[in-house]
Amino acid sequence: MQNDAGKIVYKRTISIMEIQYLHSLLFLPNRNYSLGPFLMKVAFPVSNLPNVLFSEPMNASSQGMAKGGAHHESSVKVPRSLASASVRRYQSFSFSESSHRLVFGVETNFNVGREGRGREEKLRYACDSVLDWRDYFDHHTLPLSRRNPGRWPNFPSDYRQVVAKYSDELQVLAHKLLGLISESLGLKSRCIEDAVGDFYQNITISYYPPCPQPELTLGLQAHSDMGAITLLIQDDVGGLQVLKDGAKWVTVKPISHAILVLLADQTEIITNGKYKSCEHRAITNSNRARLSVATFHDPAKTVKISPAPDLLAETSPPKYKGLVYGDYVSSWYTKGPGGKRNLDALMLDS
Ligand SMILES: O=C(O)CCC(=O)C(=O)O
Ligand SMILES: [Fe+2]
Repeated sequence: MQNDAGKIVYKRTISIMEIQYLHSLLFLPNRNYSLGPFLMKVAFPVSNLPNVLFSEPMNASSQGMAKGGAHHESSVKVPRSLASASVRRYQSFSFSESSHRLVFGVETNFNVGREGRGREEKLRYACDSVLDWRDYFDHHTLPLSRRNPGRWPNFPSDYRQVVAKYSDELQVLAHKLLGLISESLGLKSRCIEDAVGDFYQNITISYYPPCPQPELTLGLQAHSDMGAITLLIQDDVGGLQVLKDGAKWVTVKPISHAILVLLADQTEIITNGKYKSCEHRAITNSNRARLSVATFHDPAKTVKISPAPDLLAETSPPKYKGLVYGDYVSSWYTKGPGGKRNLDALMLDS
């Protein structure tokens, strides 16, 4: 597309639709998450993922990164403010701190949709016997009617302000990204956003303790996220893997100050499969605890999701059954993630 100064340009080397496993690491040039210009960067060499969105003009340093080179903090301005600062804040909120467990813990039995701290339960999914090696803390952040910072930790003292600001900033970013995805498909820029409606945003901090026998378990079993778009930051330990070509698990190299964009199931449905949701999992290691912060942007439970009519024609029929998002969530929790089986169950024969 156009290459005016500061304008986003889509590089469609093969087909932009193939942003399906990793999607990208997103570097943002300034603190207020303006996207003009910005650079999306993949965590493995770009030849494996030729269809990312790039800003133009590319400068020397970003070209280096696009080839899979190291990220040089001095040459690319990325927001220190929230992404990494948040990880540090969360780190200082210790998951092993028993007082916080007592104050913020969710009850022993996992309770779907419950805010607060939780631990995976073996019986959480009726037909899965996988025990995830993970503790987590969930914040309900949007819409504002769900946001009650009083339910969040208050240590360190600015924790609640940081989470609230992070929530606001990432909402803006999620909107921009969905807008870009819509435009890349020739849709009105608000098409996907309108289909999703007001975001239900949750921020989940996952804590993976060191595991004495990492080969026997997973930090988080294979799944794709249910909603529309997930923005994830991880610390330097690493352990997130994405499924490439439906066959090979690829570890996402942690890059400081980067936000990883994971497309989720509803975006796959709305784009009628032109963008795929990303199947991912977290592995454990025996030495170091790991932290990640996932910010999920989902439709309200009452929203009906179906392929965008503007993408349908006689030659491109709908590939997915329409659904009420809340039903999808219920079914997901009943059956368990099982990779992408919940989405697969909605596929229509073509
Ligand atoms: O910890 C990670 O890197 C992944 C977390 C995740 O996939 C999730 O919470 O849905
Ligand atoms: Fe996930």
